[in-house]
Amino acid sequence: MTLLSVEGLGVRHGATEVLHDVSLAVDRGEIVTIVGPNGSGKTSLFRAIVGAVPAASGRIVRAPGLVVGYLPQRLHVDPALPITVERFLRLPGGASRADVTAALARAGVPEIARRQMSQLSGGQLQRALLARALVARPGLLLLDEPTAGLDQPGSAAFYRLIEEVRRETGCAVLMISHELHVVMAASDRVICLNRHVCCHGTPEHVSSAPEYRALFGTGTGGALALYRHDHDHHHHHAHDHHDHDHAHHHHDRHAHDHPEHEAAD
Ligand SMILES: Nc1ncnc2c1ncn2[C@@H]1O[C@H](COP(=O)(O)OP(=O)(O)OP(=O)(O)O)[C@@H](O)[C@H]1O
Repeated sequence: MTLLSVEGLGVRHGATEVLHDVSLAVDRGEIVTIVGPNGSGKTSLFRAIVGAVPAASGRIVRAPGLVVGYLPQRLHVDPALPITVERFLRLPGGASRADVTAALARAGVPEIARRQMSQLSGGQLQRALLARALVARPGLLLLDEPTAGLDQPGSAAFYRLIEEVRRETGCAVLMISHELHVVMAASDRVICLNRHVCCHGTPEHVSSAPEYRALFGTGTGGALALYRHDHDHHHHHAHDHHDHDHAHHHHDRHAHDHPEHEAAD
């Protein structure tokens, strides 16, 4: 069942068209990752989805009653303004203390409720922002570079948490990331965006797609080489086991609804 459908979306900032004819859909419970170079329109896409910028063309259709939780890329909290995590989480919609407590627990940081926002570590802040996006019990979470500023183990832990949240709440996740190699394990599908959808499919498909490599070839060459090394390593030493897992994984999570090797343009 489709929660969100973006159809032929165009977005303009002044005279510049930053998104052109973008189409994508997110189904219930899916984790979909958007990758793309700086300035490729990823944040603009999210802002259009939440209604913060208008669609110049095309349309965005949400399932009736869908609640969207949004973790923005940047947060403007005045460090001079004292505010506890709990108050910060209760502010937007006047959430109850119980809802805030539950959201912090779900985000893995029940202990920070009374802490000052300005005193959180990078990882705690991202979890506080995740908790804030979870307070309204969203059916779809939009996460704009949720691990910006975290080191690689911190990022990996955050993505495991996202999977856990998906498992426990059943919410779908649409997230933006620069770290395809890190999110691969946590993503059902990947969409590579550069003003338009360059390619999309399973993480494995996108990471080896020529369109993706043309954009990221040198930038993440080392990380991708590392991934491929792991991949080859499995094949070499545990061929049967790996193949079995791989096929099973695909069957369960992708095969029914999502063609694996679509590539547009
Ligand atoms: N409010 C705005 N007014 C004018 N131009 C904007 C505005 N917001 C974004 N842009 C421009 O639109 C283009 C896309 O920006 P956007 O933030 O969507 O890209 P992004 O893929 O999220 O980038 P990054 O990876 O650097 O965060 C950029 O060229 C940016 O300068």
